[in-house]
Parts: sequence; structure tokens; C-alpha cells
Amino acid sequence: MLNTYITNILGIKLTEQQNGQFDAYYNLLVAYNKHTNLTRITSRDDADIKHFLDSVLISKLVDLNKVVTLCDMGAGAGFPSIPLLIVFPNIQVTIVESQIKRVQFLQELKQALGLEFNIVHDRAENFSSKNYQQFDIVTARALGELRLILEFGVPMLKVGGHFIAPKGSKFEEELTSAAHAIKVLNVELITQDLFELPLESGFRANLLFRKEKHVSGYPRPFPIIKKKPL
Ligand SMILES: C[S@@+](CC[C@H](N)C(=O)[O-])C[C@H]1O[C@@H](n2cnc3c(N)ncnc32)[C@H](O)[C@@H]1O
Repeated sequence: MLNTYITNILGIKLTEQQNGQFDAYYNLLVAYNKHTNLTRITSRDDADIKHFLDSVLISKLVDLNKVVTLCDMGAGAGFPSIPLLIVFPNIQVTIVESQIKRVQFLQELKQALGLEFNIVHDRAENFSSKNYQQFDIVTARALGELRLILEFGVPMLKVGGHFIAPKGSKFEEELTSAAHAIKVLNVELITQDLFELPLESGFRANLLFRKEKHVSGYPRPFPIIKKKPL
């Protein structure tokens, strides 16, 4: 089913190896989830649509064949970066994840899929403050409010790089409250890609921003970000 969705929606035909990697991903996710809470989505159909397809939809926004480096903040069980890496194995993925049990799952996943990616056990805002202007793309799904994740992630982007925020039905409200952050961090909203997932599985708004200029002084320490969001 995943294969059909990806072909019909994105025009990409998965190879046998890629289909096998998605099967192995699903099997490990469900097996690991029995003892360690990773996801509430456990049926194969739901995982195909709400985890795998949803993650790969990001590739509609940028040409991932040309992208070299991508940082996924708070990837949890690997979303959205690992499905993207399966489909675009040329990407150099760095995951920054704060919870050790999820880091351990990601280490096992790396072995199971035979893919290379960096796993950093840290908070995204700490990692970001040590890695200015390193990445072509920064993304984060379900990590937090848009204005917070922009402050975490934009400092890590190269000038001209893209921040991609997968958001839900309240994306317009988030954009409104992020207006100041967008201005201060010097990013421009380029595209809002709105999509209804198959089988009434939910709405996705993928927001694409481009970094216009590097601004020093961000991210601030988390207690300050939380107390005084941009
Ligand atoms: C709701 S989960 C979303 C996981 C995944 N992105 C997804 O969409 O399925 C949020 C994840 O972010 C991690 N997290 C929370 N705060 C973080 C931070 N400041 N830096 C890095 N990871 C963080 C959590 O441990 C958790 O794995």
C-alpha cells in the first residue's frame, strides 16, 4: 500500500530494497513499542500513512536529490527523517533527540535498516547553539510550537537553507504567533503545502521557510525561550 501511495502522490517508485527497509522499520517499531513507548500508531495501514507517507511528503517541498545535510530535531522513533533517508539515501541525516530510550531505538534501527545516520543525544537547542549554519535543511515534527522550533532550528541552517515545519490544522494560528520569530530570525515563508492524508487520516500543512541571513544570539537558553518566546 505504501508503495502505491508514494508512486501516486509523489511519482516515486520504491525499489525492492526500499520496500524491505520500510517492512523492517515497521516490524522493529511494533516489536520495540511492546516494551518501550514510541508511538500510538501501530497498525500497518496507519503507520504507512501517518508515519511513512506523512514523512516522505516533505520531499514535495525541496529537491532532496540535491540536499546534502538534514537535521531532524526531536525525531522520536525517526520521523520524519528516516523515511526520507530510505527514499533519498544521498541525504546526510543528523537526529538530535533528548530521550535516551528513543536514542537506543534509533541505534537499533540503524543496524536493522543498514543505513548511515548520526544520532545525537542532546536537546535540540543545546546542539543548535554549538552548530551554527551547518545544515541545508532543519525539520521537526510534533516537537513544539512553531515559534519555539524556529528558534531552536534556524541558527543551525546555512544561509539559503530551508526550515520545514510539518503542522496540523492550527497552522494558521501558529503562523500568526510566530510572526515576530519569523522577522527576528530572518526567515521567509516560501510555501504552505496543504494535504489531506488518505483514508481520512488527517490534515497536514507542511510549511517551508528559507533563511535569508544569519542572526547571532539565538537560540537562547531553554528557560528563557519558554518564559519569553519570540
Ligand atoms: C511528540 S514526539 C515526536 C516524535 C517524532 N518527531 C514524530 O513526529 O513522531 C517529540 C520528541 O521530541 C523529543 N524532544 C522533546 N524536547 C526535545 C528537545 N528540546 N530536543 C530534542 N528532542 C526533544 C522527545 O523526546 C520526543 O521523542
